[in-house]
Amino acid sequence: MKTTIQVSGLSKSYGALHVIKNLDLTVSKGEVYGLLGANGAGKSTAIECMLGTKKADGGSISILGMSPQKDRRNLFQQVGVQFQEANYPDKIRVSELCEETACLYNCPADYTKLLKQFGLQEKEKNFVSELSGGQKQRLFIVLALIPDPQVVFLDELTTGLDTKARRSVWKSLQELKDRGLTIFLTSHFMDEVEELCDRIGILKDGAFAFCGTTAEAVALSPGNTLEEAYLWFTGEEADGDE
Ligand SMILES: Nc1ncnc2c1ncn2[C@@H]1O[C@H](COP(=O)(O)OP(=O)(O)OP(=O)(O)O)[C@@H](O)[C@H]1O
Repeated sequence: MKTTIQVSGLSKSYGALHVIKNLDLTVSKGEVYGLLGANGAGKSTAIECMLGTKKADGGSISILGMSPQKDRRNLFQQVGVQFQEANYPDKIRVSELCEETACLYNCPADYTKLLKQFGLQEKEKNFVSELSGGQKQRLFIVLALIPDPQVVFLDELTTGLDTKARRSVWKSLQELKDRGLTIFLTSHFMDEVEELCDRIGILKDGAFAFCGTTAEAVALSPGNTLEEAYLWFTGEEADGDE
């Protein structure tokens, strides 16, 4: 199967803190890959290094056969990104922000369709500042899909979304996956991971404690559910204080 994302020997430290240590991963076209790990495990750092928005200390990264550093302009015509905290001006309307985003791409998707797909069609004329947390989160997914990308990075995909909205986001992503979209996501919700991800990597102390399918994670752990397996691989299962 065609490789969409190839990461070899990725390392990143903040001073003395070694957040990512010699990480290797491969994601094939049309695959949904989930990068998992506790708060502070280094998921966002890994994504930012992969996208070239943070400088890695070592390793090589190829997305769609291009380097995020050297082929930035070409590559980002075909890559969508939803960050955990997005910085957009508040006094801008939803439609204006979508329009501005669409202007950056050669062949953007129809954002009115995307707003409808993500249940935001009635908010098109509202200021972004008037959206609820969950509505903003859905808008950020829409913005990530406006490039009509071949691969999309979704950091904490459905954090803050209600149950119905989460399920609707899952359905939309399944449809995009069926059309060949490659999805790289992070999530703290194991039901979501089980529903969406073909393969996962669980980060612990800067390296993978597990790589494989969710079924393999459960089979290799003493638990019966993905949540139990995740806690076992991250060594968090004994912590009862959260
Ligand atoms: N700019 C920075 N300077 C110093 N330390 C940083 C910086 N950015 C992140 N860190 C530290 O690196 C570690 C990994 O952070 P990161 O945001 O990548 O984790 P994460 O897995 O995405 O966490 P979460 O699930 O909470 O979003 C944390 O200990 C964090 O405090």
